[in-house]
Amino acid sequence: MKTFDDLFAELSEKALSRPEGSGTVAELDAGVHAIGKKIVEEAAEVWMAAEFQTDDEAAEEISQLLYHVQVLMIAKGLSTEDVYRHL
Ligand SMILES: N=c1c2ncn([C@@H]3O[C@H](COP(=O)(O)OP(=O)(O)OP(=O)(O)O)[C@@H](O)[C@H]3O)c2ncn1[C@@H]1O[C@H](COP(=O)(O)O)[C@@H](O)[C@H]1O
Repeated sequence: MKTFDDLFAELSEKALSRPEGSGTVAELDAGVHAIGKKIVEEAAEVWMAAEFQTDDEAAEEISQLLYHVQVLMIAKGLSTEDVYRHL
C-alpha cells in the first residue's frame, strides 16, 4: 500500500523526469493558482463525503486532497520535512 511519503517521492521524481501523459506534470505546469483552486475543490468534496457519503468514499476524497496538497508542495519546492517540522 502506498504511503504519503511513497507518493511524495513518486511525484517528486515525475516533476523531474516529466513523463508524457502525467497528470502531475500537467498540474504543475498549470501553476500554484490552479493547484490551489483544486485543493479548495477537493477539500469541499472531503467535507461533503464526510457528512453525506460512505466512510470509503470519504477516505477516497481525502486521498485526492492529499495528492493535490503534495503537488502544491512540489510546486513550491517544499519538502516533507519543511511541513513535518510544524506538526
Ligand atoms: N493519487 C493520485 C491522484 N489523486 C487525485 N488525482 C487527480 O485528481 C483528480 C481528482 O478527481 P476528481 O474526481 O475530483 O476529478 P475531476 O474533478 O473530474 O478531475 P479533473 O477534471 O480535474 O481531472 C483526478 O482526476 C486525478 O487527476 C490523482 N492523480 C494522480 N495520483 C497518483 O499520482 C501518481 C502520478 O500520477 P501521474 O502524474 O498522473 O502519472 C500515480 O501514482 C497516481 O496514482
